Amino acid sequence: MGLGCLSKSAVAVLKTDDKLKDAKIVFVVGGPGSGKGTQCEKIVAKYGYTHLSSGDLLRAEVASGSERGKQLQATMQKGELVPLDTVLEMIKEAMIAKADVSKGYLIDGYPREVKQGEEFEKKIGAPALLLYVDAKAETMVKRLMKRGETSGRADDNEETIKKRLDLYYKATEPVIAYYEKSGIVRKINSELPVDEVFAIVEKAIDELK
Ligand SMILES: Nc1nc2c(ncn2[C@@H]2O[C@H](COP(=O)(O)OP(=O)(O)OP(=O)(O)O)[C@@H](O)[C@H]2O)c(=O)[nH]1
Ligand SMILES: O=c1ccn([C@@H]2O[C@H](COP(=O)(O)OP(=O)(O)O)[C@@H](O)[C@H]2O)c(=O)[nH]1
Ligand SMILES: [Mg+2]
Repeated sequence: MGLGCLSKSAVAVLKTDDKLKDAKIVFVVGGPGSGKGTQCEKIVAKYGYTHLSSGDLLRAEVASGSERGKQLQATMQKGELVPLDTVLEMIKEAMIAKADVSKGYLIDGYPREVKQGEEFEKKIGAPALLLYVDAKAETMVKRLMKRGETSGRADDNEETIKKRLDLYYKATEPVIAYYEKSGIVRKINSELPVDEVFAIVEKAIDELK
């Protein structure tokens, strides 16, 4: 069937979705402060991927001062998860905005729970790789407390860090087991110095080509 029977706007929606159909998608999953953002920055510099941090997108919405941002801020300050559809819509919009120039997408800090992964696949597509950035809880807490001295992030304080960690182990770790089945998980030991961690990351990305 051709597209002739559809309205112009319906065709436009189909075409936008089409743009993401063959996109190379990398999920970057790991606990709070494990080093996801740090490694993503290095991947962008070497491979020119588009970096989309779900947390950064949410913080940008908060900074805009919008009504939606105010609600998000309250949730994030408590270290809880914002509604799944909100994050997915933001990621999708940001992906479409870069569709013509992007060599691939790093989706950092997402999915936070198995359901988010399932919804992403339904609405956007399947990931080719999942980088599992792994550090000990003790290491993550130490890094976040240090980062909190300068980050200005409302959630980099002892109480919220503890909640974020608990939620990570409860809701996000199952995401890794879920994708193990499809063979796309690469575990990265992020206890090492940044450049040594990146050497492992590079191998995983190079395998994708
Ligand atoms: N030693 C060491 N420190 C690191 C490494 N990666 C990150 N750090 C430090 O840990 C802190 C947290 O790193 P981020 O990259 O912001 O962590 P993240 O996983 O993006 O954290 P969220 O934004 O909270 O999700 C930073 O201030 C870094 O200086 C690493 O591989 N080795
Ligand atoms: O898909 C997401 C990503 C982030 N967040 C919220 O944003 C905060 C910060 O997320 P980020 O990935 O920046 O930091 P992390 O918690 O990994 O240190 C989280 O605690 C959540 O409140 C969320 O609800 N859903
Ligand atoms: Mg980050």
